[in-house]
This record gives sequence, C-alpha cells and structure tokens, in this order.
Amino acid sequence: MDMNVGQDAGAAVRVEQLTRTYGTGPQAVTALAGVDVRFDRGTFTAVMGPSGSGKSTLLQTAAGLDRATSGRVWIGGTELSGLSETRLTKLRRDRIGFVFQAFNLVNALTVQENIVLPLRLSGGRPDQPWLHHVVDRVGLRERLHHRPSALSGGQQQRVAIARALATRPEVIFCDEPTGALDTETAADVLSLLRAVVDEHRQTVVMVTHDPVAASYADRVLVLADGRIVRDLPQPGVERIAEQLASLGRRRAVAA
Ligand SMILES: Nc1ncnc2c1ncn2[C@@H]1O[C@H](COP(=O)(O)OP(=O)(O)OP(=O)(O)O)[C@@H](O)[C@H]1O
Repeated sequence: MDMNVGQDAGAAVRVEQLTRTYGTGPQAVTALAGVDVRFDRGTFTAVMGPSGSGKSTLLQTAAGLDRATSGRVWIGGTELSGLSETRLTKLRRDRIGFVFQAFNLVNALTVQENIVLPLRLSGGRPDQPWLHHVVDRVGLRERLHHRPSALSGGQQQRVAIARALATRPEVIFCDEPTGALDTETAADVLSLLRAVVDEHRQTVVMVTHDPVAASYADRVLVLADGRIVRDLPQPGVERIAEQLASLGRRRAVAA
C-alpha cells in the first residue's frame, strides 16, 4: 500500500454507529442497531444475512437513498448528514452507481441513452474514451441502439452496470444484482463486477442471498438483527454457507 495514503484516504465509504429505526413507540422496528464499517477503494464486499437483518437498509442509508436515524456516513471525504436534499441528490448522481435486481432501465430510451443518462442529468461533459471503454467492457457495442426490452436479462443488467460506471463513481452499490438471472448469466454479471474492481479499482458493495455470488467478493459481511456479526475475508462458498447455517442454528436456539 502507498505509504503516503492516510487511512481515510483509502475509504470509499465509511459508516459510524449507524442506526435506522422505522416508526415510533411500541411499533418501532430497529433495522440497523449501530453499524461501524468501512469499504476501502478497489474492494468488492458482499453483504449477507437472514431476511430482515438490515442488508437493504444498510445499503440505502450508506448510499444516501435513506437518512439514518443516528450515526454518520461518509462517501469519500463527504459526510452525508450535513447535506441538503439537493446536494445529496447531486452526490448520488455524480459519485455513486446503483445496480438493482430489477435493472431499472428506461425503456423509452435506447441502451446508449440509458448509459449516459446520469451524465446528462448531472450536466457534466461525458468522458468519451471512458464511455467507449465501458461499452466494450460490458460487450454492448452491437446493442447501443436497441431498447432495453429487446435485450436478455443478463444484457439488461450489463446496461445497468455500464450506466453505473459511466460517471466513474466512488462506489457502486448493488442490491441482489443477480436475483433475476439464471446461474450462467449471473456468473457472467459477477465476473464483470469482479473485473471492474480488479481492472479499474472501483469499489463494489453488493447485497446478496447467494453464497456463490458472495464468493466473488473479497470480503463477506454477515448481518443479523441490524448488526454485523461476521466479517470474513475471502471465505469461499463453503465457509459462507457454513457461517449462514450456523447463524440460522443460533437464531433457532435463541427463539
Ligand atoms: N419502510 C419500512 N417501514 C417499516 N419497517 C421497515 C421498512 N423497511 C424495512 N423495514 C424493516 O426493517 C428491518 C430490516 O429490513 P431490510 O429490508 O433492511 O432487511 P433485509 O436484510 O434487506 O431483508 P431481505 O433479505 O428480506 O430483503 C425488517 O424488520 C423490515 O421489516
């Protein structure tokens, strides 16, 4: 590691004592119960855990799509809680990429128009060599003038990844990016995310239920009841499945 880079200069995202409670009084649900974590630049992290453990809430609050109840979130050097809605929207558009299970493409636009949409909205000048590279990297050169609905699921997710990359964001948050894909297409999309991290030092944070998908990551975080209960470096499919199963057993005993 570069000796001149301070600890925080390496963090693409950092959260400190993050909590998120939905509702108030006896009906209140604690989705995040104090999470501390940093995602270093150029790393690929999978976030796992049982249904309702807070994975999506962590992703949404870390990405500035939802406000934390307490605690702090930094994207690079910018702390989110101090930002107005307008600035937060701009930060999300310019510095964060999103990939969702449902692709979320605009069907009235062509593939090319979808990819450059965030750039158009932010009014920035497109970096043409980078865009050419992205289009080639995701293998969509022949499809640029098609509508998303004319593409397969895997191709649509590739468009979403290209769109996420277009602004060269500090981090790409993915929520179940392979949830709607068959095994082979999923492997293809996961290899692409892996390559984006390895070749371009992008940072990827991916929520997934699938141990195979998580095995593409450098690190697997496991949440339970709104807390990080495991932080595993490169665990491999079997160890991930084992850890999830042991957590299931622990919960069954506690119930
Ligand atoms: N808008 C909301 N209003 C009330 N409760 C919510 C809301 N969103 C999430 N929750 C609750 O917060 C907790 C965490 O939800 P979250 O969606 O983050 O879990 P998850 O781990 O992503 O689950 P899944 O794997 O099922 O998607 C759950 O108990 C959920 O019911």
